[in-house]
Amino acid sequence: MTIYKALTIAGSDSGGGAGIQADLKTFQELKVFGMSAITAVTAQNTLGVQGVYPLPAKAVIQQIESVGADLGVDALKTGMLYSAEIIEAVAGSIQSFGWENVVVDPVMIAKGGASLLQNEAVHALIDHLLPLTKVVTPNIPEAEVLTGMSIRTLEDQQEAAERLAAYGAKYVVIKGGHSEASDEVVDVLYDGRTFSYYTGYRVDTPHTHGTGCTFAAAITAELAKGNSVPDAVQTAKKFIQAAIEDTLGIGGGHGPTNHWAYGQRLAKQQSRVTRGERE
Ligand SMILES: Nc1ncnc2c1ncn2[C@@H]1O[C@H](COP(=O)(O)OP(=O)(O)OP(=O)(O)O)[C@@H](O)[C@H]1O
Ligand SMILES: Cc1ncc(CO)c(N)n1
Repeated sequence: MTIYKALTIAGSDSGGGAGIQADLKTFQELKVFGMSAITAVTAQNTLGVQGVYPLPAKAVIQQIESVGADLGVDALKTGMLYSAEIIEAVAGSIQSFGWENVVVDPVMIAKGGASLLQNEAVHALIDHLLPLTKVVTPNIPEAEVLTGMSIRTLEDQQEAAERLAAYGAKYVVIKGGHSEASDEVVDVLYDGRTFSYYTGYRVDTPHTHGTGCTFAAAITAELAKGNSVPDAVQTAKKFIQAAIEDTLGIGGGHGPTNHWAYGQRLAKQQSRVTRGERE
């Protein structure tokens, strides 16, 4: 049996719904061996971020090198990178290992408003990381910061995707979670030539903590298994839709999504097929 391996380079969320914790849970659910390089430790729960403690860039590089030199990496994702120094260090490591399955979730601000990326680090992300990126997955406010344009319509999402592709990202997904549309959520994928649309119905829930991390981690896991970017985005969309719909309802604020939901649905479908075959 081939073991596919994915690395997340991101911040720790003590509450378990976002960051490294969401990524590893998602990798595990999608049958990929998960590894991590932690960039910062946050004290965080469903109510907000109570503390942010970045690690020295040297510690981040060392974790990446330990993993890369021994276990190997089929795909990686970045999440909270916090500073220009960490971004440059991560970009240097990606280049020296020659990794190509690179998913960049340009995390900037937590749901409660706490900053997870210093303002002056945005340029480092554009200059150093986007040229090495296979898939970048901004939400609408992040895409606005990266492109300098305001995004209100689907056409704006498309234009922002074109601008981000011009920075060097091979594929761009502009996620629609923050759009004003009330009945559906449309994620736009741009491959440098054409657009594809991934549409789900909008779940009316406060429990969306870590949706972006989970979605990008699912794309990464699918790329690690050798799937194409459009197929990986399709699976990620199903994974996050199930995780939001089958809510856990825990915590007093914006609760985490349900990382078990997608696997539970697949298992149910499977057992229906098996029962059908027996009958
Ligand atoms: N209420 C919702 N109902 C259905 N799908 C949603 C909802 N909110 C977000 N999504 C989906 O979840 C994924 C993440 O989108 P979103 O725009 O919320 O990311 P994000 O803001 O980066 O998340 P976070 O910062 O909480 O990690 C996308 O695929 C999006 O379509
Ligand atoms: C550590 C961490 N990464 C990313 C996010 C964005 O959801 C968060 N809230 N916390």
